[in-house]
Amino acid sequence: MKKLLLASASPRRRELLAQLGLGVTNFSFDVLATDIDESRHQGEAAATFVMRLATEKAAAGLNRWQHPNTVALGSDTIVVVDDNILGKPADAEEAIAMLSQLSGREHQVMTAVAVTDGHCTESALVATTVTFSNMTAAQIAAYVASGEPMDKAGAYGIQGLGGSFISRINGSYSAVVGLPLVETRILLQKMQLL
Ligand SMILES: Cc1cn([C@H]2C[C@H](O)[C@@H](COP(=O)(O)OP(=O)(O)OP(=O)(O)O)O2)c(=O)[nH]c1=O
Repeated sequence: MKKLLLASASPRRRELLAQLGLGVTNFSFDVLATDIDESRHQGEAAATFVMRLATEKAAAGLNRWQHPNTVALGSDTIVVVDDNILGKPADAEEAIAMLSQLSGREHQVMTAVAVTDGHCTESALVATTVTFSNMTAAQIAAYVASGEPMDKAGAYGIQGLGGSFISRINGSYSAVVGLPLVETRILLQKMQLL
């Protein structure tokens, strides 16, 4: 029987994957964090970059896992604003700078998901437009002090305190949180896991 390996350290991705009901439908999944180089190649477009990272996470997970009949899933989320790509902030100062850039305007969240069994690799990219309301400097400082921004692309979590600053989204909520559920379901169906 095939096994699914979630190549991710993200608790959000684990919860989202559980929403596909894998346990209920015969297939449970295991989780293994990967540690790939997440730096961007010179001149690499945002969409290419996020797809490459998702694919590399899936491949690295499969490589480390070394169990037969496994399909590994990797995912990556970035925030794109103007021509900048925002990943996870390195420190509070960078989180403040990111939120100041996002305040009062639209940006894109790109999430890629990739699955591989070592022979066949399938992937999908989802772009969602997110609109932030205006945040005052005091609101940004208080939000950063909450700690929530630190492990999240663009320094916010739509599913947490950050959600109260988001006036609109156009696209996939689950993709913003870290794993697009519809696209993931389709990929798992292609790999005969669902
Ligand atoms: C925009 C946004 C991002 N995020 C998260 C999703 C991702 O976990 C994180 C972006 O970092 P990623 O590098 O995509 O993922 P990760 O390091 O958390 O986990 P792994 O590589 O092991 O799979 O930001 C939210 O939780 N909420 C949001 O609203």
